[in-house]
Formats: sequence, C-alpha cells, structure tokens
Amino acid sequence: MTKTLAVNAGSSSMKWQMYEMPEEKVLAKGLIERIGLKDSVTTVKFGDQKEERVLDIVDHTQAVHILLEDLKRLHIVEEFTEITGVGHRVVAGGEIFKKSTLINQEVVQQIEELSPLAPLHNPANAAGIKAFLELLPDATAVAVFDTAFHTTMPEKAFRYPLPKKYYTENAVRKYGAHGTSHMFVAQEAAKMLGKDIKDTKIITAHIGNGGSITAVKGGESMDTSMGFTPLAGIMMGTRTGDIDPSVFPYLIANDDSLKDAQDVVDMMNKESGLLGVSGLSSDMREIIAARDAGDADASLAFEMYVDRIQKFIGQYLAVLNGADAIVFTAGVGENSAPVREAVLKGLSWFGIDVDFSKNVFGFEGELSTPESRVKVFVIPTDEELVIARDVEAAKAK
Ligand SMILES: Nc1ncnc2c1ncn2[C@@H]1O[C@H](COP(=O)(O)OP(=O)(O)O)[C@@H](O)[C@H]1O
Ligand SMILES: CC(=O)OP(=O)(O)O
Ligand SMILES: [Mg+2]
Repeated sequence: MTKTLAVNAGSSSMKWQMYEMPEEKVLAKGLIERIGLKDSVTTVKFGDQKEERVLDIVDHTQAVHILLEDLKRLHIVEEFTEITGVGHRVVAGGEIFKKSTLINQEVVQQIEELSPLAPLHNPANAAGIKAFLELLPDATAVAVFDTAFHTTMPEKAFRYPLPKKYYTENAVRKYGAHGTSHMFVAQEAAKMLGKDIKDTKIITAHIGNGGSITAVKGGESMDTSMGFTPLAGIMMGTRTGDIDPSVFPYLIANDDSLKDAQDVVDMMNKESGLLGVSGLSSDMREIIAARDAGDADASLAFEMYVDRIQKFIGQYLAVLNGADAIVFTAGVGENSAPVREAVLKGLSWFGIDVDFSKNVFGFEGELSTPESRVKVFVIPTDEELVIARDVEAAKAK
C-alpha cells in the first residue's frame, strides 16, 4: 500500500486528492481557492470529516506548504515519507511531452518554458511542482499533461491555415487541453454503451470554468475546441473562446487602456466570457440566478454560452460522421441542468431524444431515452484519478 497525491494546480486554485494505491481508495481530498487574493479558502475532506479555513495564501508555494502541514495536523499522514508518489497536472506539454513524464529539473524548466502555451496554468503548475520537490524530495514525481491525449489528432485538425513555417519553425498549432478528463469520461461512456472503446464515437463536453469539447473516435482524440492555448473554442467563465483576431489591432487602436496584443489577450482570458457579457459573474450559478431575476445581459450571456456549445457539438457530429454518445462533464456539465437542457433542446433534429424529467441537479448516468439515436450521458470527471494511475504506472517502470 502506498499513498499517492494527485495535484491539479489552476491559476488561482489547487485541487488535490490523496489515494491509497493501487486500490484507488480516496483517503482525503481538498481544495485551496483564491490563491493570491485576500481570504483564501482551504477545504480538506477526509473520512466523514470536513475542515474549512480562511487564510491569506500569497502563492502556490505557500499553498503546498499549507496542504502538507494540514495532512500532518489532521493525521491523514504521520510522516511525509508515507507519500511515495506525487502526480501533477500540467496543462501544456507542447510538442515535447506526448505522455506522462518523470519530473526532474530539466522537465520543470521545460514546463516553465512552455508557459506561452498556457499562460494561466503552466506557471502555477511549475510553482506547485517545485514546492513539492523541495518538501517531498524522495517521492516519485510525475507530470501528467492535458495536451497528451490530443496528440492523436490528425494534422488536418491540429494545423492552422497559416504559412507552413509558423508550424515548422514556431510550433504554432492546436494543442487542446483537459485531455485526462476527455479520456476518462470517454472510457466511462464506452462502458455505459457496453462497447469496446475501439468501436465508439463519442463527443465529450468538459464544461467548467475553462471548457472544451472533443471528438473522440476509438478512444482517441480526433479534434478538440481549445487551440494553441486554452483561450480558444467555446465561450467560458472569463474567456472569449474563438474570436476574429482582427479585433486585436482594432481594439489597440481604439481603446487607450489596451496598449498591445498581450493586453488584449489578457482581457480575453480574464475579463470576457460569461463575466464580460453579463458584467456580473463568471459563475454559471450566478448567471442563471440573474437571468431568472430578469437581467437581460445575464440572459444573453447564457444564450451565447449555450450557442457555442451547440455549434461545437454540431461540428463534431460532422467530424465523426455521427456519434454513439455525447457526454457532459466538469463543473457546469455535471451540475447545471438548465445548461444541458438548453443545449440538448436545440439538437433534436439529430435524433437526440432526452428524458428531461431526469435532468435535475445531482443526476448522473443516461439522460437519453432508449429511442435516442445518440445517447446522452452525465459523467463526473476524475482528472485526479487519471493522474494517480499514471504515477503508479511510472513507478512500475
Ligand atoms: N450547480 C451548478 N450550476 C451551474 N454551474 C455550476 C454549478 N456548480 C458549479 N458550477 C460551475 O462550475 C464551475 C467550476 O467548474 P470546474 O470544472 O471546477 O472548473 P475549473 O476546473 O476550471 O476551475 C464554476 O465556475 C461554476 O460556474
Ligand atoms: C486548460 C483549462 O482551461 O483548465 P481549467 O478548466 O482547469 O481552467
Ligand atoms: Mg478544471
């Protein structure tokens, strides 16, 4: 029995789960939110207990220190040496990392150098990794990349129609993200279909604060909505998703607060999406509450969000020439019955037939009717489990 920690560091948060492996038993899990802001919140769940504390946590290094102190203080571990493996989610692996990789100093440096491909994520991922290397130097450390699952995309899907040299010399192409999640829910969906995954065509909609949609054939990614960075694709909590790049120079010329392309990209990453359109919030719960209270901007934000998801599902029905199943997962996909209903009501022409009486908060499983041409599933994702499994696999080598 060994204890393995899976760490999912986001731009302002850190989710983690500790497993007993290879049993895959969850020993504890937690979340540190609002890192870098006042009143950070740390939550730890273990057994039937839950502890929540409000602290000021300035960065990911401090977050790792607090997490490890909590594990000892709450007697989840007695000695740090009990933790023999740590797996880290890393969003961008570029063309360098095509599968999970044992971490050393060179790997950390490469992850930092790949930051332009995931500016909100890779710096935080690298900071988390460095803090763990210092505090748990003897644990097997493994980097698990969001992009790895998408390395099966055909070139026609991952290339941009730019002059060739920008691919060959600058590696400008689509990389995608959320790969562990798309892979995990596609595998679960194949089980629910009762089919060998090799014989399946599945569209996976990972819609959380960030979000992406993937066309999965035979268990492999064929196309995905995120691009060179996680700014592309569907509309998200604070990100635009796809937009005409001609807007960039136009805004720089016409808005004094935006001096250069980086300012525009920052605005499109952090101030746009649901937050930008509604002027209220990036959180779908608050958007729906405001819409229901009659707020026109929140109502439009909801409609635009749904519209972009429908368009990508439509595209991927074409890419795959049909599908066996559509899967909803992540924060919004797992929890928001109104978003699922709005998306699915517009797809009935495809023969997608849903039992909307089942579509309530907390539902997991099959939403479609037995007659539906395409099955619809709600499947909770488990990025942390995929990470822990990859740590086990790396140790076995
Ligand atoms: N009951 C709910 N209804 C609608 N949206 C929800 C609900 N619960 C969570 N969410 C959404 O899920 C988002 C977080 O999803 P998550 O997958 O954890 O995102 P990330 O990993 O990008 O931080 C929140 O921002 C919120 O919009
Ligand atoms: C890549 C990405 O957008 O991740 P998240 O949804 O966790 O922000
Ligand atoms: Mg996420």
